[in-house]
Amino acid sequence: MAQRGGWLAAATLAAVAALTQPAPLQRLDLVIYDALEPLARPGGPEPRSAIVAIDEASLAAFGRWPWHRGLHAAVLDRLTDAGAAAVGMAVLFPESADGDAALAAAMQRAGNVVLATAPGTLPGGRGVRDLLPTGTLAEKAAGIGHVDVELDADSLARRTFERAGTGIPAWPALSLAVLHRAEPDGRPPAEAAAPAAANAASWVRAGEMLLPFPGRSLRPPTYSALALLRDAQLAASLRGKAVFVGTTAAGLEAGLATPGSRNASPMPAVEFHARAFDAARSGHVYRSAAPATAAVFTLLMLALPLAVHPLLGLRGAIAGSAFALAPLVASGVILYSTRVWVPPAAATASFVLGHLLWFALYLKQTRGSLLRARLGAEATLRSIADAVITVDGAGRIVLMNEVAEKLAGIGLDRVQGQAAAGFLAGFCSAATEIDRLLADCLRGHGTLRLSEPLEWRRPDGAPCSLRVTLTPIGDGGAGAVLAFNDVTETVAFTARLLYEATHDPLTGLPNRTLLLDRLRQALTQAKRKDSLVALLFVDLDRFKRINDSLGHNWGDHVLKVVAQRLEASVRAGDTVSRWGGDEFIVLLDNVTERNAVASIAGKIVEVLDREIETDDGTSLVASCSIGVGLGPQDSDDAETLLSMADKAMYRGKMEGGGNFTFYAADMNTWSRDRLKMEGALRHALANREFELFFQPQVDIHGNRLVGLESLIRWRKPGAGLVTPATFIPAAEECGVIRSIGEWALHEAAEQVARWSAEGLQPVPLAVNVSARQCSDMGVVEAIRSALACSRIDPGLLKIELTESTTMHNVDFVATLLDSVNRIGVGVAVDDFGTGYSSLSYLKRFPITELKIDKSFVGEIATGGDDAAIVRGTIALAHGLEMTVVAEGVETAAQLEFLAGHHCDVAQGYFFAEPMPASEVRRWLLAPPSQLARGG
Ligand SMILES: Nc1nc2c(ncn2[C@@H]2O[C@H](COP(=O)(O)O[C@H]3[C@@H](O)[C@H](n4cnc5c(=O)[nH]c(N)nc54)O[C@@H]3COP(=O)(O)O)[C@@H](O)[C@H]2O)c(=O)[nH]1
Repeated sequence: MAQRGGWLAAATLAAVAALTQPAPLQRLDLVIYDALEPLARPGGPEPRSAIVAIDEASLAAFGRWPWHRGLHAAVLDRLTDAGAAAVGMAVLFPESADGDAALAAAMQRAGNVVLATAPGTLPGGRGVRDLLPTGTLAEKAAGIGHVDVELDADSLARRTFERAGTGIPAWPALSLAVLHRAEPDGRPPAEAAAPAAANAASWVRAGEMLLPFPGRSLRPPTYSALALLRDAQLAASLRGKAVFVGTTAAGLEAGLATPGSRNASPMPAVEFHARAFDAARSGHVYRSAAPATAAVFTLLMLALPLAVHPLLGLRGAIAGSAFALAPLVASGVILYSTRVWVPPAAATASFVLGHLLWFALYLKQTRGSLLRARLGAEATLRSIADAVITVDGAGRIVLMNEVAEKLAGIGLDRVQGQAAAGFLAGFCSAATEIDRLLADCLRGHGTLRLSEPLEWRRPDGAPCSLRVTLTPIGDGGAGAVLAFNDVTETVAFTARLLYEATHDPLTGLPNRTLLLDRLRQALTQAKRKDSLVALLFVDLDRFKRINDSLGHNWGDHVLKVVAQRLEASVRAGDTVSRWGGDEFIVLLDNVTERNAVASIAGKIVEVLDREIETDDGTSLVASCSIGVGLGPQDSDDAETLLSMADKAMYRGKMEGGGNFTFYAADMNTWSRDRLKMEGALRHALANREFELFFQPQVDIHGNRLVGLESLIRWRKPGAGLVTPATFIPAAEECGVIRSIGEWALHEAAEQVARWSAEGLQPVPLAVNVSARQCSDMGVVEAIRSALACSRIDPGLLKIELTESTTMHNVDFVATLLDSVNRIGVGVAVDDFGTGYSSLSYLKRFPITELKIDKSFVGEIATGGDDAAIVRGTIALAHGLEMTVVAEGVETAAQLEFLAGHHCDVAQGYFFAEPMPASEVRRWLLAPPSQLARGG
């Protein structure tokens, strides 16, 4: 504010100086006045004045100057005779001379002659005095008028004064005095006001009269005194005119330079007064404005830009420069409308001064803002964490902040002026790309960014990742700013997230997402190269049991070992991934032939079949089933190929597992049927469409009912009774067998309970349990649950497992059967003889009963191998203290053979076919003698 006040004071002083030292501005004002005045002047009436010139011709005719005053008297007489309205003698008669009496007499005759006075110098230069006509002449004059004319700063005559005189302005102007005589009803010359302190030694003026100077066409007519005296006719044209008599001859009259005479000869003083007369008569006289008015106008124009420009802004202020013409226009308008002359130069100069002052202030403020912006930018550069390098339009380093210096381990002073690209090449491999971007940036392509984070080597060799942004300065021509944002942590975090999103946390193997991505790429490549992609779907055969029985830590250990073994079995370029649970996918890329795939699949089966040990010395085997899909041969679609490999794996597993299986087209149909059947079976279960039939088991020697076997039937709506051979294998394949098996166990136990409740004496009831049910301990839980619900004696329940089920997974089955045995439920081995039982294993199992398969029983009566097998089986079972049941007994001969060889129990159509529960009641009531078929 203080600075601003200083500027204002300076401006005011300058304005005051302009007003108080006005010479240069006055000259300018006069030029403006001369230009404006003709525009403000209305076309005036014809001059009423005329001039009688004492010219060279008159001098030549009447002798040298000053003339004898009688000659003046002659001129006056001629004018009087002509009828002139008034005569102004623009000739001084301060001293007496010959002919004064004649002149006085002529003046008296005329009665309308005005004589002239002017300031004269007192002897010795002691002041001024009025050069008045001599007393004789003054006495006869109609009036006295001064002929004082003020010369302006440019030495031109534009003004005179209404009154002037020594000490007091006693004398009217000659023109006004003549006007008063010529037109007595016109305005009389103002009376002289006595000045407050009259100074007798100075010439004083009052009532400024600024005069117009019309062109030559309105010039008062001029007549030579000689011609006037010689030609009476000529004098007649002066009738009614105001005639001014004065010298015009060169040598007598220097003349007055006026705006109208600038390019011609000076104007004779007599003409000046004649024109003043015409101007005063027509009212075309101007006055200068009071100095105070001009000062206020000037100060207003000074204040205008200072007050208004801040509101307009820079562009408005520039446009506002046109206001500099305002004083000029205002002066012209005022002059035209009020005939007051307000000099505009000082006001214009003030406006320009104010304008410049505002610009100076504006520039100062702008400079201050720029300085502050620069300081702010420098502080920002110092405080931000980004490294910043500024380059010029040629890509040379201009500036580096401290972060950039640290990043490069080098100071700005050593690299200033270097090409940025060359400098960057020492720290990263993307310098060429940055250089290309920089060139684009400098060409005005706007802000650009390096697509990937820049890998930068710090001076100590440590790598870091930088996100590089190039921003042009202005449109780029002035240079650019390269900002390096350290994104090392973000990049590392992103990489970790990406790794976690694409890898299995337990094994570290690629997960589904990554596998699918690679598989798609591999298939695309294989199609192009005409090679093969092999997809191996690896499923561990016993993993669930390992997890359930040995715990998750063991399970995790097994999965890790499997992962390592799988990776060790393939090439580095191949992908081993964990698909989920105990499923792994191996992607063999760029394979040329099927045999090679078979070889690798075989190798995997073999390495996974090896024992896995833990730290405590425990070991187990996690064999696997592998399904193989070949792309693009089987399919070039990743998901489809995966599904094919899955089907192949499942088919292999159904066929016993522990091997690899290539996908074949029929697996699709098989799979679809399986899905359909699964749906139907689940529906049947929910819809209670299953029911149990029962087949009696008869003690051969006592001929009494000693047991029953439950056999499931599906009473399918619209299809009648469906036998288990039709749907049990499908139920086993799709896993629904677990639910069906649970239902059968519950239903069998409930049926025994119902028979007991009816007062019947129940016998042990055998329930078939499939191999799939024995893959975990679920069946034990189902037995417990069935017994708990029915509350029957566990001894009344038996389970039947096929020989192959018991032998498939001996250790686990032994554990499972032990659990069953501990509950008190019996165990029978079904279809004995069809498999390859190891006797030692049989001995380990808590088996209570062996059932000889009906395929051996059919031919026993005729002798041969079957008879021998049956005999051997009976002996073996008895040796292991098991009961022997012969299945499929259809004839008395068969029964007789079995009885003869000490078989314990017989079951078959010879006694009864499987029957509904309602019919079993008869068997439970019947005495032993009635048990034979048809009995
Ligand atoms: N998991 C489960 N499996 C079950 C269940 N119920 C039955 N099954 C299995 O289905 C197989 C076929 O049973 P089914 O069609 O009922 O056949 C049984 C008898 O009808 C038949 N049989 C009995 N006596 C004779 C005969 O003298 N001649 C002859 N040709 N067939 C005869 O044998 C089948 C019983 O055999 P087995 O089970 O080996 O004792 C059946 O084999 C079961 O595996 C179930 O609930 N769960």
